[in-house]
Amino acid sequence: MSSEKHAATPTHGFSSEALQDRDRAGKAPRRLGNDICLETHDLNLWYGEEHVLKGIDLKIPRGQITAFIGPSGCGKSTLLRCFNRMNDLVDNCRIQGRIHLDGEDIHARRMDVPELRRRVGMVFQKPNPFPKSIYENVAYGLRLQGVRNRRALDEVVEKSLRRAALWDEVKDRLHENAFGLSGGQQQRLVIARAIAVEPEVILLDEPASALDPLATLKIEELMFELKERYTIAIVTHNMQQAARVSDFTAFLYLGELIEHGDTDTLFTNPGKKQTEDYITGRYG
Ligand SMILES: Nc1ncnc2c1ncn2[C@@H]1O[C@H](COP(=O)(O)OP(=O)(O)OP(=O)(O)O)[C@@H](O)[C@H]1O
Repeated sequence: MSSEKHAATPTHGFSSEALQDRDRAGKAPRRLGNDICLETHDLNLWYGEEHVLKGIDLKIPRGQITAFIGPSGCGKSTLLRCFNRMNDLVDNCRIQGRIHLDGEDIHARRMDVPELRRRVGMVFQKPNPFPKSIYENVAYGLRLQGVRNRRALDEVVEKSLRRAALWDEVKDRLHENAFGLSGGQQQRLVIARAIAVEPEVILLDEPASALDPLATLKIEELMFELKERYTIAIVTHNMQQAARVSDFTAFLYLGELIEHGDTDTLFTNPGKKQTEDYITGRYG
Protein backbone atom coordinates (compact mmCIF):
# COMPACT_ATOMS: atom_id res chain seq x y z
CA MET A 1 0.00 0.00 0.00
CA SER A 2 0.98 3.59 -0.38
CA SER A 3 3.28 5.21 2.11
CA GLU A 4 0.73 8.01 2.50
CA LYS A 5 0.15 7.71 6.22
CA HIS A 6 -2.75 9.64 7.52
CA ALA A 7 -2.26 11.37 10.84
CA ALA A 8 -4.33 9.51 13.37
CA THR A 9 -5.15 9.44 17.01
CA PRO A 10 -4.01 6.24 18.70
CA THR A 11 -7.36 4.49 18.54
CA HIS A 12 -8.70 6.67 15.77
CA GLY A 13 -12.12 6.98 17.23
CA PHE A 14 -12.63 3.26 16.76
CA SER A 15 -12.17 2.37 20.40
CA SER A 16 -14.84 -0.23 19.94
CA GLU A 17 -15.44 -3.11 22.28
CA ALA A 18 -14.66 -5.23 19.27
CA LEU A 19 -11.06 -4.12 19.26
CA GLN A 20 -10.82 -4.34 23.03
CA ASP A 21 -12.10 -7.91 22.79
CA ARG A 22 -9.34 -8.66 20.35
CA ASP A 23 -6.78 -7.17 22.72
CA ARG A 24 -8.08 -9.25 25.55
CA ALA A 25 -7.83 -12.30 23.35
CA GLY A 26 -4.14 -11.41 22.90
CA LYS A 27 -4.27 -10.94 19.13
CA ALA A 28 -1.04 -9.41 17.97
CA PRO A 29 -0.68 -7.37 14.79
CA ARG A 30 0.12 -9.56 11.81
CA ARG A 31 2.14 -9.31 8.64
CA LEU A 32 1.11 -10.87 5.37
CA GLY A 33 4.12 -13.22 5.29
CA ASN A 34 4.99 -15.55 2.44
CA ASP A 35 2.32 -18.20 2.72
CA ILE A 36 -0.18 -16.74 0.28
CA CYS A 37 -3.23 -18.77 -0.67
CA LEU A 38 -4.99 -16.48 -3.12
CA GLU A 39 -3.48 -13.64 -5.08
CA THR A 40 -4.81 -11.21 -7.66
CA HIS A 41 -2.71 -9.26 -10.15
CA ASP A 42 -4.18 -6.17 -11.76
CA LEU A 43 -7.66 -7.66 -11.61
CA ASN A 44 -10.30 -5.73 -13.55
CA LEU A 45 -13.93 -6.70 -13.99
CA TRP A 46 -16.77 -5.22 -16.02
CA TYR A 47 -20.47 -5.97 -16.03
CA GLY A 48 -21.33 -4.72 -19.51
CA GLU A 49 -19.96 -1.19 -19.60
CA GLU A 50 -19.71 -0.85 -15.83
CA HIS A 51 -16.12 -1.11 -14.60
CA VAL A 52 -16.67 -2.73 -11.20
CA LEU A 53 -13.21 -3.88 -10.09
CA LYS A 54 -10.25 -1.70 -10.93
CA GLY A 55 -6.68 -2.93 -10.91
CA ILE A 56 -6.94 -5.04 -7.75
CA ASP A 57 -3.60 -6.38 -6.47
CA LEU A 58 -4.25 -8.43 -3.37
CA LYS A 59 -2.70 -11.25 -1.39
CA ILE A 60 -4.80 -13.43 0.89
CA PRO A 61 -2.69 -15.30 3.44
CA ARG A 62 -3.33 -18.95 4.17
CA GLY A 63 -5.02 -20.00 7.41
CA GLN A 64 -6.13 -16.47 8.24
CA ILE A 65 -9.39 -14.58 8.09
CA THR A 66 -9.48 -11.70 5.62
CA ALA A 67 -12.44 -9.32 5.78
CA PHE A 68 -13.64 -7.19 2.88
CA ILE A 69 -15.31 -3.95 3.87
CA GLY A 70 -16.53 -0.90 1.96
CA PRO A 71 -19.69 0.99 1.05
CA SER A 72 -22.54 -0.73 -0.72
CA GLY A 73 -21.80 -1.37 -4.38
CA CYS A 74 -18.02 -0.99 -4.09
CA GLY A 75 -17.46 -4.51 -5.45
CA LYS A 76 -16.87 -6.67 -2.36
CA SER A 77 -19.17 -9.54 -3.37
CA THR A 78 -18.02 -9.33 -6.96
CA LEU A 79 -14.41 -9.71 -5.83
CA LEU A 80 -15.31 -12.67 -3.62
CA ARG A 81 -17.11 -14.33 -6.53
CA CYS A 82 -13.98 -13.99 -8.66
CA PHE A 83 -12.09 -16.40 -6.40
CA ASN A 84 -14.11 -19.44 -7.45
CA ARG A 85 -15.16 -18.10 -10.85
CA MET A 86 -18.78 -17.68 -9.87
CA ASN A 87 -18.83 -14.62 -12.13
CA ASP A 88 -18.49 -17.00 -15.08
CA LEU A 89 -22.19 -17.57 -14.58
CA VAL A 90 -23.02 -13.88 -15.03
CA ASP A 91 -23.87 -12.68 -18.54
CA ASN A 92 -21.93 -9.66 -19.75
CA CYS A 93 -19.17 -10.15 -17.20
CA ARG A 94 -15.63 -9.61 -18.47
CA ILE A 95 -12.48 -10.15 -16.44
CA GLN A 96 -8.90 -9.05 -17.07
CA GLY A 97 -5.87 -9.74 -14.95
CA ARG A 98 -4.83 -12.82 -13.06
CA ILE A 99 -5.96 -14.73 -10.00
CA HIS A 100 -3.75 -17.41 -8.51
CA LEU A 101 -4.79 -20.12 -6.08
CA ASP A 102 -1.71 -21.72 -4.56
CA GLY A 103 0.28 -20.17 -7.41
CA GLU A 104 -2.00 -21.68 -10.07
CA ASP A 105 -3.80 -19.41 -12.54
CA ILE A 106 -7.51 -20.11 -12.01
CA HIS A 107 -8.32 -18.88 -15.52
CA ALA A 108 -5.84 -21.25 -17.16
CA ARG A 109 -7.40 -23.49 -19.81
CA ARG A 110 -6.51 -26.64 -17.87
CA MET A 111 -8.33 -25.39 -14.76
CA ASP A 112 -11.17 -27.71 -13.80
CA VAL A 113 -13.85 -25.22 -12.68
CA PRO A 114 -16.02 -27.65 -10.63
CA GLU A 115 -12.83 -28.75 -8.87
CA LEU A 116 -11.93 -25.08 -8.29
CA ARG A 117 -15.33 -24.60 -6.67
CA ARG A 118 -14.72 -27.62 -4.47
CA ARG A 119 -11.41 -26.12 -3.36
CA VAL A 120 -12.94 -22.68 -2.88
CA GLY A 121 -16.31 -23.10 -1.18
CA MET A 122 -18.86 -20.34 -0.80
CA VAL A 123 -21.52 -19.45 1.73
CA PHE A 124 -24.05 -16.74 0.95
CA GLN A 125 -25.93 -14.16 2.98
CA LYS A 126 -29.17 -16.10 3.06
CA PRO A 127 -28.86 -19.71 4.25
CA ASN A 128 -29.59 -21.91 1.24
CA PRO A 129 -29.92 -25.53 2.35
CA PHE A 130 -31.28 -27.92 -0.25
CA PRO A 131 -34.83 -29.25 0.27
CA LYS A 132 -33.40 -32.46 1.65
CA SER A 133 -32.56 -33.96 5.01
CA ILE A 134 -29.80 -32.55 7.17
CA TYR A 135 -27.73 -35.65 6.39
CA GLU A 136 -28.25 -35.42 2.64
CA ASN A 137 -27.35 -31.74 2.59
CA VAL A 138 -23.92 -32.52 4.01
CA ALA A 139 -23.46 -35.70 1.97
CA TYR A 140 -24.47 -33.94 -1.25
CA GLY A 141 -21.01 -33.04 -2.58
CA LEU A 142 -19.64 -36.50 -1.81
CA ARG A 143 -22.53 -38.17 -3.57
CA LEU A 144 -21.80 -35.98 -6.59
CA GLN A 145 -18.24 -37.27 -6.43
CA GLY A 146 -19.63 -40.81 -6.58
CA VAL A 147 -19.10 -41.80 -2.94
CA ARG A 148 -21.64 -44.54 -2.13
CA ASN A 149 -20.14 -46.22 0.92
CA ARG A 150 -22.52 -45.58 3.80
CA ARG A 151 -19.86 -45.69 6.49
CA ALA A 152 -17.66 -43.24 4.59
CA LEU A 153 -20.62 -40.90 4.16
CA ASP A 154 -21.59 -41.22 7.83
CA GLU A 155 -18.06 -40.33 8.90
CA VAL A 156 -17.85 -37.26 6.71
CA VAL A 157 -21.31 -36.06 7.69
CA GLU A 158 -20.47 -36.33 11.39
CA LYS A 159 -17.02 -34.76 11.01
CA SER A 160 -18.36 -31.86 8.95
CA LEU A 161 -21.25 -31.18 11.30
CA ARG A 162 -18.86 -31.26 14.26
CA ARG A 163 -16.50 -28.82 12.54
CA ALA A 164 -19.45 -26.56 11.81
CA ALA A 165 -20.41 -26.68 15.51
CA LEU A 166 -23.80 -28.16 14.68
CA TRP A 167 -23.46 -31.87 15.49
CA ASP A 168 -24.78 -31.75 19.05
CA GLU A 169 -27.88 -29.86 17.95
CA VAL A 170 -28.80 -32.19 15.08
CA LYS A 171 -27.34 -35.61 15.77
CA ASP A 172 -30.74 -37.01 16.76
CA ARG A 173 -32.58 -35.59 13.76
CA LEU A 174 -30.19 -36.12 10.87
CA HIS A 175 -32.91 -37.42 8.59
CA GLU A 176 -35.30 -34.58 9.16
CA ASN A 177 -35.72 -31.85 6.57
CA ALA A 178 -33.11 -29.08 6.78
CA PHE A 179 -35.82 -26.44 6.52
CA GLY A 180 -36.87 -27.34 10.06
CA LEU A 181 -33.65 -25.79 11.40
CA SER A 182 -33.38 -22.19 12.61
CA GLY A 183 -31.70 -19.64 10.33
CA GLY A 184 -28.45 -19.82 12.30
CA GLN A 185 -28.49 -23.61 12.25
CA GLN A 186 -29.20 -23.58 8.51
CA GLN A 187 -26.21 -21.32 7.96
CA ARG A 188 -23.96 -23.68 9.95
CA LEU A 189 -25.41 -26.56 7.94
CA VAL A 190 -24.45 -24.79 4.73
CA ILE A 191 -20.95 -24.33 6.16
CA ALA A 192 -20.87 -28.07 7.00
CA ARG A 193 -21.89 -28.80 3.40
CA ALA A 194 -18.98 -26.69 2.15
CA ILE A 195 -16.55 -28.34 4.59
CA ALA A 196 -17.62 -31.88 3.61
CA VAL A 197 -15.77 -31.70 0.29
CA GLU A 198 -12.52 -30.61 1.99
CA PRO A 199 -12.06 -27.11 0.58
CA GLU A 200 -8.94 -25.02 1.05
CA VAL A 201 -10.77 -21.71 1.12
CA ILE A 202 -14.19 -20.73 2.43
CA LEU A 203 -15.74 -17.56 1.05
CA LEU A 204 -18.41 -16.06 3.27
CA ASP A 205 -20.59 -13.35 1.75
CA GLU A 206 -22.23 -11.58 4.71
CA PRO A 207 -22.89 -14.94 6.37
CA ALA A 208 -24.50 -13.48 9.48
CA SER A 209 -26.42 -10.49 8.18
CA ALA A 210 -29.71 -12.40 8.14
CA LEU A 211 -29.16 -13.84 11.64
CA ASP A 212 -29.99 -12.70 15.16
CA PRO A 213 -27.16 -11.64 17.52
CA LEU A 214 -26.81 -15.05 19.18
CA ALA A 215 -26.67 -16.93 15.89
CA THR A 216 -24.21 -14.31 14.64
CA LEU A 217 -21.98 -14.92 17.64
CA LYS A 218 -21.99 -18.65 16.92
CA ILE A 219 -20.94 -18.06 13.32
CA GLU A 220 -18.15 -15.75 14.49
CA GLU A 221 -16.92 -18.29 17.03
CA LEU A 222 -17.05 -20.93 14.36
CA MET A 223 -14.86 -18.84 12.08
CA PHE A 224 -12.08 -18.85 14.66
CA GLU A 225 -12.18 -22.64 14.72
CA LEU A 226 -12.38 -22.98 10.95
CA LYS A 227 -9.32 -20.89 10.28
CA GLU A 228 -7.21 -23.62 11.89
CA ARG A 229 -7.88 -25.61 8.73
CA TYR A 230 -9.08 -23.23 6.07
CA THR A 231 -8.34 -19.85 4.60
CA ILE A 232 -11.35 -17.62 5.10
CA ALA A 233 -12.48 -14.54 3.19
CA ILE A 234 -15.55 -12.73 4.49
CA VAL A 235 -17.55 -9.84 3.13
CA THR A 236 -19.24 -7.90 5.87
CA HIS A 237 -21.09 -4.61 6.19
CA ASN A 238 -20.54 -4.75 9.88
CA MET A 239 -17.26 -3.12 10.84
CA GLN A 240 -17.48 -4.34 14.41
CA GLN A 241 -17.69 -7.82 13.00
CA ALA A 242 -14.71 -7.29 10.71
CA ALA A 243 -12.74 -5.97 13.68
CA ARG A 244 -13.77 -8.89 15.89
CA VAL A 245 -13.18 -11.77 13.54
CA SER A 246 -10.57 -10.93 10.96
CA ASP A 247 -6.78 -10.97 10.96
CA PHE A 248 -6.55 -8.84 7.84
CA THR A 249 -8.95 -6.33 6.37
CA ALA A 250 -9.25 -5.03 2.82
CA PHE A 251 -11.12 -1.77 2.26
CA LEU A 252 -12.64 -1.26 -1.17
CA TYR A 253 -14.08 1.96 -2.49
CA LEU A 254 -15.67 2.41 -5.92
CA GLY A 255 -14.03 -0.75 -7.19
CA GLU A 256 -10.52 0.05 -6.00
CA LEU A 257 -8.59 -1.60 -3.23
CA ILE A 258 -7.78 1.40 -1.09
CA GLU A 259 -6.04 -0.29 1.81
CA HIS A 260 -5.24 -3.81 2.95
CA GLY A 261 -3.42 -4.87 6.07
CA ASP A 262 -3.54 -6.03 9.65
CA THR A 263 -7.07 -5.51 10.96
CA ASP A 264 -6.14 -3.76 14.21
CA THR A 265 -3.87 -1.35 12.38
CA LEU A 266 -6.40 -0.62 9.67
CA PHE A 267 -9.09 0.19 12.22
CA THR A 268 -6.95 2.11 14.69
CA ASN A 269 -4.42 3.78 12.45
CA PRO A 270 -5.53 3.64 8.82
CA GLY A 271 -3.02 4.61 6.18
CA LYS A 272 -5.48 6.39 3.90
CA LYS A 273 -7.89 9.24 4.43
CA GLN A 274 -10.65 7.34 2.59
CA THR A 275 -10.30 4.41 4.98
CA GLU A 276 -10.46 6.73 7.94
CA ASP A 277 -13.56 8.45 6.58
CA TYR A 278 -15.26 5.11 6.08
CA ILE A 279 -14.46 3.55 9.44
CA THR A 280 -15.42 6.69 11.28
CA GLY A 281 -18.78 6.68 9.51
CA ARG A 282 -18.28 9.76 7.34
CA TYR A 283 -19.68 7.88 4.37
CA GLY A 284 -21.03 4.48 3.41
N1 LIG B 1 -24.76 -9.84 -11.76
C1 LIG B 1 -24.56 -8.54 -11.95
N2 LIG B 1 -24.84 -7.96 -13.12
C2 LIG B 1 -24.63 -6.64 -13.34
N3 LIG B 1 -24.14 -5.81 -12.40
C3 LIG B 1 -23.85 -6.32 -11.20
C4 LIG B 1 -24.04 -7.71 -10.90
N4 LIG B 1 -23.64 -7.94 -9.62
C5 LIG B 1 -23.24 -6.75 -9.14
N5 LIG B 1 -23.37 -5.79 -10.08
C6 LIG B 1 -22.99 -4.37 -9.92
O1 LIG B 1 -21.62 -4.33 -9.57
C7 LIG B 1 -21.38 -3.35 -8.57
C8 LIG B 1 -20.74 -3.99 -7.37
O2 LIG B 1 -21.67 -4.87 -6.76
P1 LIG B 1 -21.29 -5.81 -5.53
O3 LIG B 1 -22.51 -6.60 -5.20
O4 LIG B 1 -20.05 -6.54 -5.83
O5 LIG B 1 -20.99 -4.72 -4.41
P2 LIG B 1 -20.89 -4.90 -2.86
O6 LIG B 1 -19.77 -4.02 -2.40
O7 LIG B 1 -20.81 -6.34 -2.49
O8 LIG B 1 -22.28 -4.28 -2.41
P3 LIG B 1 -23.22 -4.60 -1.17
O9 LIG B 1 -22.40 -4.27 0.04
O10 LIG B 1 -24.39 -3.69 -1.34
O11 LIG B 1 -23.60 -6.06 -1.24
C9 LIG B 1 -22.73 -2.71 -8.29
O12 LIG B 1 -22.83 -1.52 -9.06
C10 LIG B 1 -23.73 -3.73 -8.75
O13 LIG B 1 -24.92 -3.14 -9.17
